[in-house]
Amino acid sequence: MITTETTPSGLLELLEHWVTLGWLRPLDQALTHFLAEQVPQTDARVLLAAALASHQLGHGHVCLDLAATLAEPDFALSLPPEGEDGLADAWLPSTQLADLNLESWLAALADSALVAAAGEPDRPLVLKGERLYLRRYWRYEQGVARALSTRIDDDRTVPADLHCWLERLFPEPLMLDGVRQTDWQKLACALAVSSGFTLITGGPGTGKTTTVVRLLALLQSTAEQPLRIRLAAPTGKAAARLTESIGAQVASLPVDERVRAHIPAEVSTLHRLLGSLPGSRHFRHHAGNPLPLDVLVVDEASMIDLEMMHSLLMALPSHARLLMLGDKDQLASVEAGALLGDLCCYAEQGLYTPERLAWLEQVSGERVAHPSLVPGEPGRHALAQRVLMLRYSRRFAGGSGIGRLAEAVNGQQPALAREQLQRFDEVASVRVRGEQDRALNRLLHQGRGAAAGYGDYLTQLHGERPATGTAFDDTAWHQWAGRVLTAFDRFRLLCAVRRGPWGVEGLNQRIAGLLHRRGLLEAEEGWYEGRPVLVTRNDYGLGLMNGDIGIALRLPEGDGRTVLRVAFPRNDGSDGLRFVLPSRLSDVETVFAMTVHKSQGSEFAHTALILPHVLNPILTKELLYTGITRARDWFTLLETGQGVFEQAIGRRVERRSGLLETLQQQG
Ligand SMILES: Nc1ncnc2c1ncn2[C@@H]1O[C@H](COP(=O)(O)OP(=O)(O)OP(=O)(O)O)[C@@H](O)[C@H]1O
Repeated sequence: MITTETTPSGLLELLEHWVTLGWLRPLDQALTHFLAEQVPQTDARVLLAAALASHQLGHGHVCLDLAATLAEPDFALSLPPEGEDGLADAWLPSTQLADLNLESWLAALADSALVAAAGEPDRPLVLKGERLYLRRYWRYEQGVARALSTRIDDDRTVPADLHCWLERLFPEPLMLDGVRQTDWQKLACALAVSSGFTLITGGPGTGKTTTVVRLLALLQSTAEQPLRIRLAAPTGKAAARLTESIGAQVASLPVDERVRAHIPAEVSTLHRLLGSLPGSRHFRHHAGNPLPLDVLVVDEASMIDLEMMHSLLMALPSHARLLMLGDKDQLASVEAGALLGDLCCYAEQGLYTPERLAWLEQVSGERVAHPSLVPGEPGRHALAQRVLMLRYSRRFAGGSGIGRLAEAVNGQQPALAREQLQRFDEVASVRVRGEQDRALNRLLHQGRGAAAGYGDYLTQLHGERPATGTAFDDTAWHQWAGRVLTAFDRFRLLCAVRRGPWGVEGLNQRIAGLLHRRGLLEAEEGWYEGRPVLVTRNDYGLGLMNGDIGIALRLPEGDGRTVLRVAFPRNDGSDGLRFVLPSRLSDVETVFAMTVHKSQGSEFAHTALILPHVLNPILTKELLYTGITRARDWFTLLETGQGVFEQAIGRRVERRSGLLETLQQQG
């Protein structure tokens, strides 16, 4: 047990044990060793806090909340999922930290030469109130708060005829059952015109893209010179999806051809926009070499972590407008930070000041009304004046089961969610009994009803292959490969976890085996035709990004032989493909099943989500919501254990960060 008497070497021994148990990362241990060497005889409680603060980053927390750690010590490490036996009680943080109290822990930290109080000169750790940071993350949080706070204050002059523009761009009043509804899109557009920084949040199909395209048309039409507009998203997949929907929207804009031509159709990844430098965490664009643009739109902002946001804000010229779009209820980024969630924490309540409300109503002709709205105060709620939540989904309009299910899960209503699963045809729950369950195998192969399974893309692959003898440069091969890739996106199995019988790894093996046994795949291991693969690390040489998905296909060589090549969409808005030899791909994995985390930014006609048989810390309502909203037309819940779905709905992701507090202090 850690006490005031514990020596640094005693603490390091404990860490060693935690690493052996797999509860702490070797990375966290190494950092603590380094600090112990820097300042010998450091209080063991300081070293403990450093190890835990480093470990929190792996859980997405920007800092260690000392009070929260003492309240629930076992959350501070990566303990095995509930239900797994053999936890060594004596080593549990709840036992080891039992003698610590907050005051003495804080005092030890405040006394340490390793720890700076906020604002003090460089030391490896920073203590702010009850939060301990590794300096780098402290710097990111401060930098982001400072940059945002300047942008939040950036009022823009609106065109004198803004009202007319809004009327023209949003001509149809939003009616539901014959009753006129508040058009939040129109309001979002007005809000965004009046500010250098705007955040538009909303669930699937609430019209985020449509709003932004119309806003860009307005900005471009009323600008003295054509604006340099850039569009970006965190992943290649998300960028490709936005490219597709922007293209369709721009074509239907009621504006001059000249204006339309100045709205970009291409969406790049944030890494590409900032100019990644291979082998480095730095970018070509930064404060000293800002991005050459006037307006930046960033979609799928829930996936942006603190470090990326910092890089982005540093590289953004001060005159540029920043527009961020995303769904605040989705899972946060894999890396530390929960930016969108933090910045949108009052989006439901609005917190608009009376002046803001009056202006919005006057300029838009809309009545800003919703039961969840709460009035805000000038000065105190500056951020809220830049945030707008779209509240009506056109995708899930009226009676859509997917929309209703997602709503019940998001609202943490397990009984209602279960009811929706039973009530609507487009959603379903299937009980899975064992790894070779027939219903599961049938679903994976054939889908359910009109909803596709993996048989679909394999039918396309085998049934529509161009005739033998067709030359490789014939467009028929490209078109066929494109259709196979599209068909593959009609169905996807999502998992909550990587390991265990219901994790990505085991399921990928079993699905390949199943499809092989059914004669649809030529092999179940190694490289085989039809193998879908996910890129797990950016490869700038090949132009492939982490998250890109390709399929191995047998294609002709010049001499009449065939060779396997992996077809990847170009993800640049063109229908183009690139073909890569498997031997050139080092960081890829089979992707019949993928984690919900990896699926963010993607959408599949039929999405199935398989839950593990026991509750796991990763299972939260955010994970379920993100999984469900990946489905466009059908959703199937695969349940391997009883009650896990309901329990997961009851749990939320909580991410520790001081961003809002810092922002408020700077505001
Ligand atoms: N004001 C509008 N009038 C008519 N149709 C609209 C309007 N706004 C959005 N739509 C339609 O609703 C659908 C969803 O809109 P959009 O793609 O803009 O939403 P989104 O929030 O960006 O969706 P996603 O969650 O997929 O990113 C599209 O088919 C779009 O054409």
